[in-house]
Amino acid sequence: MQAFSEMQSTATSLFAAYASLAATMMLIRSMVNDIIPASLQSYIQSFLAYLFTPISNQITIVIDEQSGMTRNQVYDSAEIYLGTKISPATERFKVNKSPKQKNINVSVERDQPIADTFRDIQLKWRFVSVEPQNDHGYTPERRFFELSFSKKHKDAVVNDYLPFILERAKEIKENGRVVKLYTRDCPYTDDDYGGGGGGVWGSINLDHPSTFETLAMEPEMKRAVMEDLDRFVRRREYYRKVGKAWKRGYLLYGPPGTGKSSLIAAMANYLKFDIYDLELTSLYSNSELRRILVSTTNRSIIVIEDIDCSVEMHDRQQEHVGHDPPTKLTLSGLLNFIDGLWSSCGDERIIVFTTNFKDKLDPALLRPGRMDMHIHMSYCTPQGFRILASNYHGIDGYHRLFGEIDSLIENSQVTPAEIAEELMRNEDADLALEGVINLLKKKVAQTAEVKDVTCPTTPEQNETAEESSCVAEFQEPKKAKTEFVMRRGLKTSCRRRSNRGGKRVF
Ligand SMILES: Nc1ncnc2c1ncn2[C@@H]1O[C@H](COP(=O)(O)OP(=O)(O)OP(=O)(O)O)[C@@H](O)[C@H]1O
Ligand SMILES: [Mg+2]
Repeated sequence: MQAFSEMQSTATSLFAAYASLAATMMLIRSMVNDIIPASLQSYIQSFLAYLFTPISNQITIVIDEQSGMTRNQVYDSAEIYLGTKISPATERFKVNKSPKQKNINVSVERDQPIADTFRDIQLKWRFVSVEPQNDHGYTPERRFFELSFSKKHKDAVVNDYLPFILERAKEIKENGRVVKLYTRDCPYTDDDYGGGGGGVWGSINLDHPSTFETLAMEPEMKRAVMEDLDRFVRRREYYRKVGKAWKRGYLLYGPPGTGKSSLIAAMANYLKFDIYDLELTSLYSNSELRRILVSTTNRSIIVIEDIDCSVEMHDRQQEHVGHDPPTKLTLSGLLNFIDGLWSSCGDERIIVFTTNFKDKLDPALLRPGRMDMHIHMSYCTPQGFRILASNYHGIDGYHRLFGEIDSLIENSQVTPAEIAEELMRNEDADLALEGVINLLKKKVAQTAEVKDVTCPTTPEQNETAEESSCVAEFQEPKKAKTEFVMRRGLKTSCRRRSNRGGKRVF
């Protein structure tokens, strides 16, 4: 009973103390309001609130959108990362997608709390957006994230959690990312996550459906290319250790329509690397070349198509334009230049040259160590045909016409592009395959005819003879090449060539 009355009197005195404290606070506040200028009042009031607020074990990190004049990378990464943390507990969130974007982006809505756990640390995120206060002139809203957690985890959050978010955001970006095709004559740039941009390059999303699965190519060669790419991206440390620039060069050669450009697109889609389509014919000086090469980004594929024509054409242009002094750009000069660039800047770069005529190339390009892999894209084989039949008509197993097609393919020179075109002519698989048989029969007859006239014994000789006659007739290599392509019956390829002014392929 006595204990109870003691507790009662303690509670009464505590209450009295609290009441007198509150009264003092009120008094101070009213004095503050009376005596102190308005400008200082809010400062003093927030200081008093700070003094009398119970001590919290929570701490909050503020992550602003801007970091000085540039964007804050932690903010951008948090935005991407938190898009994956939206749970059923979230009441509101935002989605957006521009026509050029592949996926829908999900992001957090203002003031919605998002919970996360990292190594048993409980974290709470909040996205805050503050409207500008003054009406004079344009002031953008201030946007930031608040990240709250227990104080004792401060080091773990700053040293481990935030770097983890940067890394995760990078992965998410890579996975959901649309591969871009950069060209110099494209006036605009699409970017899924803002920022980016290619300097002197414009970009469009590379909407090329080609993948290694859909590519008709010898299986061993396909496997070798994929393994080579895998090894290349894995070996950052190795390249650093041996002191070599982290780059890889591929030379793709073979007749028109055999899938060189398709292979480049498949490589880009496989690695999620952007493509820079470098048109040498539009370049007039070394400094221009330097400027555009320096402005390409890492994790990219630089493509120089038809390298045999590009350099010749450039030299001719120089003579005509008569720049002073003439900056003759030779292939070996270009290669040395690129070597210098790789060793001074740039990581994870791939360079691809394509040509229809490997034997016409400057020996500098073929020198050992220059192009790491030479890939011969050749006429269609029965195995290649199976892939095309599966791509275009979903025929994955046996078909009664395959036997006849196989033997015709083995006795003719037909490109995957020609077969693809024939397969697309008819929606009915049987009729399409019959169309392929007719095409192949014509091809076999043509091959026999050419053999009778020129008597070459191998496909390569055959092709060279045919091409030389074009060169003799047309003098100019470009026209001769187009004529050669036409004579091979590759009308689609010609059309593409003329549409792209000779070079653009993707
Ligand atoms: N190996 C292949 N596998 C699958 N499709 C192919 C292959 N080769 C060609 N095609 C089809 O033919 C079209 C043209 O091929 P592509 O542009 O890749 O040939 P290319 O070798 O680059 O020709 P060019 O020397 O004229 O540039 C492709 O879009 C594709 O539809
Ligand atoms: Mg091509």
